[in-house]
Amino acid sequence: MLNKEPIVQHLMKYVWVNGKLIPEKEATIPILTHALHYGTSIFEGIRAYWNSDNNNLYVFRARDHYVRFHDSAKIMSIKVGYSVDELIDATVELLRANDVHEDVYIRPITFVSASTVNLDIRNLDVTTAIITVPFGHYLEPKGIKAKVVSWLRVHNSMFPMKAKVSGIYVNSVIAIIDAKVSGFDEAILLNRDGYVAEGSGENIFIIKDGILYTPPVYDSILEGITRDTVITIARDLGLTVTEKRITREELYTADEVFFTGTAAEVTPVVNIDGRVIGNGEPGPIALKVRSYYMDVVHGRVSKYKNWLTPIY
Ligand SMILES: CCC[C@H](NCc1c(COP(=O)(O)O)cnc(C)c1O)C(=O)O
Repeated sequence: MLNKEPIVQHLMKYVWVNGKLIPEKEATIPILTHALHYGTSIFEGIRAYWNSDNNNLYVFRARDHYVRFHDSAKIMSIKVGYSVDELIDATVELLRANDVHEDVYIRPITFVSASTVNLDIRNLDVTTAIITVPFGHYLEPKGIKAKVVSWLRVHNSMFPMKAKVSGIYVNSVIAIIDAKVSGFDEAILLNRDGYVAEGSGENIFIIKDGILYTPPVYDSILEGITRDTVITIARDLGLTVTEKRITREELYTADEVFFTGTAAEVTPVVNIDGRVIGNGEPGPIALKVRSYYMDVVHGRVSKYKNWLTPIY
């Protein structure tokens, strides 16, 4: 179901908190929770897709997400308290307990739960939780308009961009506001060197003369798992994919542009800063990559079954 705005329709019956399934109404936090005040939490965005052909639910690349989750925690000196395998098992247990038979978004988070103003978080109490919400499209799959905003992507010399830290999303929040107040659907952020970094919540690809280009991981971007998936499956489709620095004007003259992300999946961008991209419709390569991606995440491509964790 397409949400006009990407809203959380409702949480589900249970939330997993520090090893226990608790009713979602009881999953509350004290007003002095450190992470609420300072953004000191690390999180993941994972999707599970319902496959109505064989009546099963598949979590996509759970292991890769939880490895990145642990990397984020290590960078931030936060202790998750649960191994990758324990978190995968917890996710399966939670999805079964919530009796999920639809596409859902899974939000694991480890946050500094201590009630203190102290900024040195190394020995403070943390809480690990996993939340599931029904989730449709995050962006319009028929194509969106994006604005190159005036706020730059934080540089990896200023902030650990490889880590998915809650606090960094203020950069994304002010960027998307800048785009939306100007009538666009999403923001594209340049890095401090003036090269294209990514969207507010997505990585970005351009296509020129049949070749896919995407910014290198050292250009102040989150190293996206969907970005990695698309690079892999695009090559299956016989496409050449090159990681290279992209300039703002290369966005305008591209034949096609698309975003990738767990929430965004593969979303064509058909207009940037008022410049029509290609013919103003989703490009043929973007549509082909999106279609193949949706087959892969729904478990319809046996070659990539290892990326899927079945729930039932
Ligand atoms: C609001 C944040 C949503 C979150 N964004 C994911 C995300 C990505 C894509 O990473 P991946 O392909 O691993 O998902 C890239 N870049 C940023 C800044 C992101 O927040 C998501 O779940 O898609």
